[in-house]
This record gives sequence, C-alpha cells and structure tokens, in this order.
Amino acid sequence: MPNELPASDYGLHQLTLDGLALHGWSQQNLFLSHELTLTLAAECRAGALALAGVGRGAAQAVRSEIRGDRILWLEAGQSAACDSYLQVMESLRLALNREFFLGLDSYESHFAHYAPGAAYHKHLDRFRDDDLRTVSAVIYLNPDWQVEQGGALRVHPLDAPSCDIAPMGSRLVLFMSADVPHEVLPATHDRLSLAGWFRRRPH
Ligand SMILES: O=C(O)CCC(=O)C(=O)O
Ligand SMILES: [Fe+2]
Repeated sequence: MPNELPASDYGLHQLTLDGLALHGWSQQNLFLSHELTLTLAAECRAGALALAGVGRGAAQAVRSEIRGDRILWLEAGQSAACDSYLQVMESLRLALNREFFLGLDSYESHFAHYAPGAAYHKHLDRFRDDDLRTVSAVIYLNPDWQVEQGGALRVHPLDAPSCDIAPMGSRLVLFMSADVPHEVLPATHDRLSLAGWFRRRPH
C-alpha cells in the first residue's frame, strides 16, 4: 500500500491482530525499535510525572493503594520521540479499523512510572460514564527487564486462565478495554511504560 507508514520500525504482526480477535488480548515483542524505546524511557524518567487518579471527572481521586503509578499525558509536538511513537500508534489505529471496523477515531496516551512496590489493582479500562475507550495498548520501556523483577501485567481473559506478561522493553500488549480485567503486579525496580487507549466515535 503506497503512502502508508510502516506500523513501527519492526512492524505489526498479523498474529497480533488475530490474537486480539480470538482471545481479546495479544502481545508482540520488538514492536518499537530499541533506539526509540531508549529515548522514550529517558523522556519518561526526565518528565514531570504526577500521581495518577482513579475514576473520572469530579469523582477522580488519588487512591495509591489501588493505583500507585505516576503519569504524564502526551501531547502532539512535545518531542520528536513522542511524535514518532504517536505516528506508530496512528498506523496501528488504521490497522485495527481496517481489520475490525471498530470506528476508532482517536488515541490518548500517557507515560507511566511504577516505583518499586507500586501496583494497580484488577480493573477494566472503561469508565461508567465514558464507554468510548475500545482498545487498550501498553508499550514497555524497560530494556533490561528480568522476569524475577516482577511488575507483570496480569490479564484475566474471560475464556482462559490468567496470564502474566513481563514488562520487557519494546513489548506491545493490546486488549479490549471493556472485556479484559487486568492488574499490574508490584516490581522490585522502576517500571516504565506508555499506556494508551484507542477511542471509538460516539454513536
Ligand atoms: O502498565 C500496564 O501493564 C497496564 C497499565 C494499566 O492497566 C492502565 O494504565 O490502565
Ligand atoms: Fe488498565
């Protein structure tokens, strides 16, 4: 297809899309280039991240016993690396729409830093008053992560036993925001990521 950006330096695999359709979630290693992952990790470390809230709007509150990460929302133009990442995710949005006709029309994303011991209890990525978040995407920014360091994303698919995914650098995880409960287990080391949500058009 001419005029189309590659999904990333390493490319989106058809298997990743197939897994999402079949099981409601999937993962792919080496989704971002090593170089882009390192640059984004450095920006995440240097950024002014703030404790994340739980809930939405007026009901939002910091409940660090439920959710212990610090976050920084991304804006277009904030850095060349963030723009490269957003471009990769734009290609992913188009691929998801082409494959599944989801009508995804935007993407929102933030850096996240879980300090050692921080966790995020089991939840769904949907708010009671906002059902537009459709596909969740997490990319990890930890180049030398060891499984023993913990910090797994534990997904709880409806039709299968739960599964732990280590937050390895450049790894992408996709899941259906409304269908797949998940949690972040505490780690012994700083755990960096970019978390984001493809939103569908309101009906
Ligand atoms: O970092 C992860 O693995 C998942 C984060 C998450 O569930 C969220 O931010 O909603
Ligand atoms: Fe989540």
